[in-house]
Amino acid sequence: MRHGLLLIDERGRVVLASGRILNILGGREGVISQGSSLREVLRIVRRCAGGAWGQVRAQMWSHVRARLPRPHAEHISGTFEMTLQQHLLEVHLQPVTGGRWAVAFEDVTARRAAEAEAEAMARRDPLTGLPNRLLLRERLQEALGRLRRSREGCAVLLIDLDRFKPVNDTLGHPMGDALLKKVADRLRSTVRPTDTVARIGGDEFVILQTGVREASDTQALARRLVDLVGRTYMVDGHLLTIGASVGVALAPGDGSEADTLLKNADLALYRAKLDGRATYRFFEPEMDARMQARRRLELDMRQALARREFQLHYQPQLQLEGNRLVGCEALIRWQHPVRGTVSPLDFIPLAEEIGLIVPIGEWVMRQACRDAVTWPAPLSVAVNVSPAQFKSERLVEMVMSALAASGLPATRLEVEITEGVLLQESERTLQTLHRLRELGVRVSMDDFGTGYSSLSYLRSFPFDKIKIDRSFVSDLSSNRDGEAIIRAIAGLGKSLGMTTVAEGVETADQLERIRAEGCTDVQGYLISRPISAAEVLKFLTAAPRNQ
Ligand SMILES: Nc1nc2c(ncn2[C@@H]2O[C@@H]3COP(=O)(O)O[C@H]4[C@@H](O)[C@H](n5cnc6c(=O)[nH]c(N)nc65)O[C@@H]4COP(=O)(O)O[C@H]3[C@H]2O)c(=O)[nH]1
Repeated sequence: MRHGLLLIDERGRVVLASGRILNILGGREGVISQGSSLREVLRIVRRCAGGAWGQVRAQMWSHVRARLPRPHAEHISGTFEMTLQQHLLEVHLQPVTGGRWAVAFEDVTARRAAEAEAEAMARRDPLTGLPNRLLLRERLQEALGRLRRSREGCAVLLIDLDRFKPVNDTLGHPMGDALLKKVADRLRSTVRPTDTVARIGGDEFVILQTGVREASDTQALARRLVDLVGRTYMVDGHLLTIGASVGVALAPGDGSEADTLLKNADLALYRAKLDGRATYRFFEPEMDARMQARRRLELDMRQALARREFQLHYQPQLQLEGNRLVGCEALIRWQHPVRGTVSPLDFIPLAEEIGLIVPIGEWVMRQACRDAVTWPAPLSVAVNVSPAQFKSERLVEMVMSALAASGLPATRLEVEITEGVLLQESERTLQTLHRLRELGVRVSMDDFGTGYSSLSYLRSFPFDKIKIDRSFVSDLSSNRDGEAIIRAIAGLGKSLGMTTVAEGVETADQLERIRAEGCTDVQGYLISRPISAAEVLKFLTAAPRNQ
């Protein structure tokens, strides 16, 4: 029985005593029963408490005294806890009618132990047993408190696993879980007992390093982490390799609040990932400034569509045989009321990263089709389509809808993709490209020659056009390799039945050499800079070029 009850009358006599819990109070020292006086009860409890009496008395009186306006027990009400014979008893005092009062006991030892366990579990990651975000935060706050008192520095190392997602996706979650446990073991093995290793997200870990005297202490740990996590794992018969990117913030230099340190470690981690992953970076104040600038750009960009700040400019493309204009490439321009003209090179990468390229790209596609339908047939329009747009399921439907809404025949639309598009989920991407081709849309490979494996991509999809990157064209004047490369690509295009366009042609000399090397088309400032939609019609209908 976990409960017990004493009813005490106005003269301090026990008039009712029930419940086996009273045995705990009395134990071998005596029995609390009907007729015992309060004094007797206290004496029994005192004997039962033995050496712990001082503590028991303190527990009782801290509650009772605080509530005693007069030395009358009937005024006492409320609850307190006391520990007797390893039992934690919750004691409720309650005045009842006739000047009597009731004392109810409950043995809460097991309940409190369960509560304590649940509380401890609420601070642990169930998979690895490591502290979770909550406990990490508490430990970090403790460390920062010590820092204020003793000037003992600490460091937050935020670790993100590189290439963990493919393991989880392709080999399944049990394998991913097993791998995470191994990572946790390795992290634990490389820190001191006073440091904390926590898991705060799917594949995100944090190490709180304490007792840091110099940044080099933390640098050594960061280097060790990158090396250790990057070593091969054997999980269930599979050899797996992942990596670690680490962002580091030091206290007090990079902040003396938990939130600031975690945020700054995150900024440093972002940098480490941008710098190619499998590396560590220490926080620098410029990272914060850069991130804020990025956030402002993001906000502005989100509004730009609604505020109609985007425009399309078009750059004509010339077919060398017969000096005939064959179409234009659509190039986005952003006219911001305060920033002025923002180059696509400054906002397209961010738009891709945050997925905003999908609505922006849709606007470009629809506008380009609407403009191109006003040009004389068979002039075509080329639209850049980003890798992130290929991830969106709707790309083909969106293109069909843009064509249908504008009335532009599919054969007058061309999509330009870069190697980045083919790098991702190639099967699905190839399917999308084939579906576009089935519609009649042409597909060209942009920036050819700048990526790692441009040649192999030519085998994977029958492109209509190869656009030779302008760096090879600008090399023409200075270096003979440029000429050889252009000749090779032009030859390749010819034998594969593809058009070859040299980009960035600025001088008559470049044009002649390109013609001599066998390219079929050119695009560049020599023909025309990108011009506004209004200027395009005039340009397209003007007399044929005579370069
Ligand atoms: N030095 C030199 N440059 C020349 C010459 N001729 C053309 N250019 C520039 O070269 C870039 C050609 O576009 P890109 O390679 O597709 O490279 C584009 C493309 O990757 C991206 N971009 C532009 N518009 C869009 C768009 O609507 N959607 C997507 N996804 N990306 C776009 O931004 C990049 C830069 O665009 P822009 O700044 O407009 O820069 C354009 C164009 O203005 C020349 O003779 N000399």
